[in-house]
Order: sequence, then structure tokens, then C-alpha cells
Amino acid sequence: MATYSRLPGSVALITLQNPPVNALSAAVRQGIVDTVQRALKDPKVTSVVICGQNGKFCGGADIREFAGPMLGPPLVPMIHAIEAVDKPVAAAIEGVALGGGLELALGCHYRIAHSKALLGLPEVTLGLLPGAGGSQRLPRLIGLTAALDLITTGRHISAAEALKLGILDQVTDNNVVDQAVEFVRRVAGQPLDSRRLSTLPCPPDVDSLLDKAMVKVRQRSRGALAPVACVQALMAAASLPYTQGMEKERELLTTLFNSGQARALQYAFFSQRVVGKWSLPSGASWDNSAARPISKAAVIGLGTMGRGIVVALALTGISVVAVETQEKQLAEASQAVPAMLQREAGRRGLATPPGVISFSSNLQDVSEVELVIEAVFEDMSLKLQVFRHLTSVCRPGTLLCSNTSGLDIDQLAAVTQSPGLVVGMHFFAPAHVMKLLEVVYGPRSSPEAVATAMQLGKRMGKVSVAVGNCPGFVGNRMLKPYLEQANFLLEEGATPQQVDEALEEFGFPMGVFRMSDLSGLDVGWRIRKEAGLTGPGVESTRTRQGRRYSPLPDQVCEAGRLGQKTGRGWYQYDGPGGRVARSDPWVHIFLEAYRAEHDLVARSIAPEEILERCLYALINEGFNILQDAMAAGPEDIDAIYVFGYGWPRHHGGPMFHAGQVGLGRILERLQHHHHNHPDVPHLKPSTLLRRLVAVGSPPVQKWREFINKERVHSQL
Ligand SMILES: CC/C=C\C/C=C/C(=O)SCCNC(=O)CCNC(=O)[C@H](O)C(C)(C)COP(=O)(O)OP(=O)(O)OC[C@H]1O[C@@H](n2cnc3c(N)ncnc32)[C@H](O)[C@@H]1OP(=O)(O)O
Repeated sequence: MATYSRLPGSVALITLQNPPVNALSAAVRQGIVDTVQRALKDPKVTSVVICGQNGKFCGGADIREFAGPMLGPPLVPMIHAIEAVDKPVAAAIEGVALGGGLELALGCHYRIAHSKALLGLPEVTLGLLPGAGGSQRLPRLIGLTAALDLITTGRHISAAEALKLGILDQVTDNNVVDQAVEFVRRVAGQPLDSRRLSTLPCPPDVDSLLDKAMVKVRQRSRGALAPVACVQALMAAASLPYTQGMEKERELLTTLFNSGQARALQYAFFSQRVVGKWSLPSGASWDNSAARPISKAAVIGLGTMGRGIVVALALTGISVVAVETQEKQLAEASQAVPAMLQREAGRRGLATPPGVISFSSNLQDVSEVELVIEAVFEDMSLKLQVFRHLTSVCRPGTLLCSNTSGLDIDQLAAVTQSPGLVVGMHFFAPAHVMKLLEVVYGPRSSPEAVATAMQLGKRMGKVSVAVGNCPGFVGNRMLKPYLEQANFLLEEGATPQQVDEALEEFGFPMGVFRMSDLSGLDVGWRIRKEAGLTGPGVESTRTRQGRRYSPLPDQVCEAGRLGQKTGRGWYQYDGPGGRVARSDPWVHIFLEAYRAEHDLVARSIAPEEILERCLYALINEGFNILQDAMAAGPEDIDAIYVFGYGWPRHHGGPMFHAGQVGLGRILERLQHHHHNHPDVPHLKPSTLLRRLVAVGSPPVQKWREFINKERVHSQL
């Protein structure tokens, strides 16, 4: 709702009230319509201020309402009515003015903000465009170039930047409502025509700026519709009168609203928030487990991952003891880490990196910290050695975390004095940049340890997801069948380019082979050797440990082709460290020879089959993970894939995508592919998928409840 009060003198104050962010729900819109009418009719009122309750102006349209029918007064006429008022109306912006919130402010005649406020039009990130007049008013206020940047990126800007751009009339460090009241009293009676943005001319697109932007956006958006529609709306602003521009805005918004992409992006918005409200099978959860405050931490091992973790911690203001026992590596890291910290602080607009880092080669130096993150090489015996050492060196009660991408947390916990204080913290490279953190709880991890790691991840700006302790955890466990299918497709006749193109067309920034070249092919090779799947003494057959196996990636590594770092992998590069992948005749000859050796007849494989085989195998493993309670719900898996594995956000995440494709269809295609490849267990449809289809394929939002019920009745 919105409340109305008349302040001493002649100013009406309208306050939006819809905690926590004063989103423009039907009730709030109705409240605004009513209170603006009241201010208009009250002859004693000469000016109006609109503000938000509890230090937040407005977080935009109420995203939760998008799923249902539109009720209450629509936004566009409401904002037009405010603009038409013949008394000055000012928006007093505190906290946030985002999306519809900023569009509401653009309909006011003046905008005054607190210096700490954030402004933006993030609709594009929800698969929409600023459809409450924002795409037409903003370019009239700040020009096409600046409007294009804000509308197509959706980025939030500071009050200082908004003032510079001309969005704001005044910025204050004091009480913003008081300032706005004083401001409107001062300007009362002045002509308002030039303050009504809809009546101003839009600058024309003289340098074909928008045509060029369209080409770029189409290239960059990888199939996402909203950025393209945003440019189209700006083209309308630049070339059409305001009323026709608004018609175009509405038409584009309707198309976006009805697209699956908007639903996927809005789901992704909420999943990011759902994962913060974690719960474990034990019943421990975010609201019944206290996190410990951490001010001093240590990182053991200063390779690529360790260095990134040190920077991520230091940026939160935590003091870090950075330990590396190899002198050469330590010397390199003590040069590199401060530079990385400086760069990242600059990128985030922080003047001086707040944390203090001390470097050491002595493990004893971690004795005073509250939390240790071990980030040594991914080797169980080495990690066990470090954990044995840590448990004797650290004071009782220190939290011991392992940055592992899939090793058994329970084994590590078993060699410590307090297994309850051990959790996994699986960072993604580069650790100071990538948003995802898997917090891995073992059977003995205490709720306090999980809460502390989750809280620390949040402080580092990560999307932290609590996951169970199983090989590969969630992300890498699902990646395994995906990679496996990609290799099988090569055996059957596809080329690395064909597989990559199909996946990139779907929206991944990089296909599986380009990505493997970037990460280094030796990573998986070492894991397969440790698992006894390849290496000396293992027979070179296409069946290993009772299931189909492709030795192709092993043979590529044996040829010394480890990816970008060696200048050769599934592609060729200009040299070691080269970035531009080019098709390599060696690979094609190698694949032909391999197929001939194994009597495989190459067939032509359609992109649809490539997508089905890779994605549905991955999704199927996602269902197995839910079934095994290694992830609390589909949102957890989807957040992991969107933030850590390049899953296109406009497809929501693998589990959401499964729902959009139709669970029945996924089941039917998995059955089909499993029938053709009975020696591939990953294609065998999961029990959970079958059960969901059997009960009528409920929407993804209902799966968590269904799984819990099935578990109670022992159906899973
Ligand atoms: C019909 C007209 C069509 C087009 C024109 C207009 C379109 C729009 O306005 S679309 C919405 C645009 N706004 C946004 O994208 C802002 C989204 N919100 C945020 O970015 C952040 O929530 C925040 C910066 C406003 C606050 O961040 P923070 O303090 O970290 O809190 P949370 O993100 O955890 O959010 C708290 C709580 O609020 C819910 N929420 C936030 N914004 C909205 C919203 N616009 N509508 C509905 N709900 C919102 C969020 O989900 C959290 O709820 P829970 O605690 O229940 O999870």
C-alpha cells in the first residue's frame, strides 16, 4: 500500500509500503493512484514527495506477480498520471530505485537521492525491458549512449554516477525526505513542462549507434531475447514520437513476457535467493544454525586456486595467513597476490584492499586463525597429510575447510580431532572472480561449520550452495555424464566443432571441447588414472569397469596434447597459452584412425541429438542427485549450473529446462537413447524422473515438496 500525510506547510508525502523492498504490487499501485489523486484534489497541497518505507525507495515491479494474471491499476497510466500533476512531484530515493521503481521516479518531475542509493533498470536480467516507459523516458533524459548502456546491461549505478548522467537533480548525505521536501517547497510554482520527460524530444540516432549496438548485442546475447528487444525499444524512442514509442515498448514487453526466457530468468532470480535459505537432511538450516564470526583465516597452498581464495578473503576485510611450503611458489605468490588484490579491488571500485595478508612457508603460523582453507593439489594422500598436520597445529575449535572439487570430505574429517568442524569449500577458478561456491557437508559436519562456511561465502559475494558429500559433489558429478556423451559422440561420427557448435547455439559460452582445452585435459586424465580407468596395465578397450568407456581423451593426452597450455588439444592454437581455437587436421585424422581401429562406422549426427545426449544425460544425473538428497532442491542444482558452469541463464538451469521441455519428453528421449546404448548407465532414466512423470509432471517449484513426501513414504 501507500500512505498519505500532509507535512506542516503544503507538502504531501506519499510513502510506499511493501516490505522488504517496496515492490510495486497491485496494492502499492492502487495506493499510489489514490494518494496522488488526494494530493491533486487538496487545495492546500502545493507539492508532493514520494518516498519508500524503511530506507528503500522501490525495488521495482513485484516479480512474484508476473506468474499470475495482472490485477490492480497498471503501471504505465499510473506513471503518466503522476507526470501530468500540475504541482511539482519529487522522488526521494533511498536504498534502491530499480526497474519499475526508477521508472516511477522518471515519471516524477524531480529526483533527489541519498549518496548511498543504487539506481538501475535491471529488467533485462529478468528477460524483460523497462516497460513502464523507462525505455522511452531515459534516453530523453540522458541521451541514447548512456541509456543504451544502462538498459542493455541492467547494471546498478551509484547516486554519484546517476547525478553525473543527469538522472538525479540532487544527491545528499542527509535525510533524503527532508531534502526533497525542502527542494519541492523551493520549486513550487515554477513551470513543469520541461520536467515532463515524455514531452521532450529524444535525440536522434545520428551515428547509427543503435544499429551497431544491435549487431554487438545479437553476437553477445547467445540467443537471449531481452537484450535485443531493449535495443529495439531504444530504436523506437529515437525514431518515433513518444506515443508510438510507448506502443512499441508495450508490444515488445508482451512478446518477452510470453517467452519462456522471461520465466527462466525470473526463476533464476528466485533460485539465487532460495539457495541462501539452505537446509540439510538432518534438519539443520539457515534459520536454526548460527555462523561464527571470522576475522582471521589461513589458506594453505598458493597455486592458482589458493591465490584466488586469499584475494577473495582479503577483499572482505579478513586478515589472511597465506601458507606455501615450496619456497619458489611462495616467492611467486607473494608478488602475484598483492597485484591481483589491487586489480580486483579496483574492478569493484574499492580504494584500498581492506584485508591484511601475511605470507609464510611455515604451517605453524596458522595456529591463531579461526578458519583454515586448504587449497593444495587435488590429491587425497596430500590433503590427508595437511589435515593431520592442521589438527595438531590449530587451536581447538578452528574450522578446517578443504577446497576440493570432488574428494571425500568425510575421509578428511576422520583424521582430525573435531570432525564436526570440517567442511568442503569448492571454489571455481578464478576463485576471486567466479560467483559459485559449493559448501560440502559430510555426515559429521556440524550445522555451525556449514553455517559459517555459507556465511563466509556470502561475505565474499558468492552464491553459496550447500551440497552433500558424494564424488564430484553436485556440479562435477553432473558434468561426468555430459563429458562422457560428448566423447561417445566423437566415436560415433561427430567432430569437436559440431558438438561445441550445438552447445554454443544452445547458449553455453563455450562448448565442451573448447572448455576442456581451456581447463587442461590432464585434469580429467589424472582423475581417470587414479580411478584405475586408464594408465599402465589397463587394457585399451572401449569397455572399462563393466560399462562403455571412451579412451579418446586419454589418447589425446598421451599424444602430449593437454589443451591451450600446450597449444594443442581438441583444437590447435597459435602456440602454448594461445586462446583462439582452430580446427586441427590432426584431430580429424586421429578420429578416423580411432574409428577404423574399433570398427566404428561414422554417421552424421544432428545438433538435436548432440543436445539431447549431452544435456539429458546431465539432467538425468541431476534427478539422481535430488533422489540421493545430495542437493536440497532443483533450485540448488540450477544455481550451481548457472553460476559455475556457464549454463545459459535464460534457460533457467538444467532442472528448470527439463520442466520446460516437459518431463515426459525427457523421459521418453532418455529411454530411447538408453535403448540404443544399454552399456551407458547414465542414460538409464532416474527413478525420481519416472515418479515425477507418473504423478503428472508437477512444475519445478513443487519438486522439493514431492521428493520430501516420497522420501517419507520410502518411494525413493
Ligand atoms: C509490468 C511492468 C513491466 C515492466 C516494467 C518493470 C519491471 C520491473 O520492475 S522488474 C523488477 C526490477 N527490479 C529488480 O530486478 C530488482 C530485484 N531485486 C534486487 O535486485 C534485490 O532484491 C535488491 C537489490 C532490491 C535488494 O537486495 P538484498 O538486500 O540483497 O535483498 P534480496 O535480494 O535478498 O531480496 C529480499 C527479498 O525481496 C524479494 N524481492 C526483491 N526484489 C523484489 C521484487 N522486485 N519483486 C518481488 N520480490 C522482490 C527477494 O526475493 C527477497 O525475498 P525472500 O526473502 O522471500 O527471498
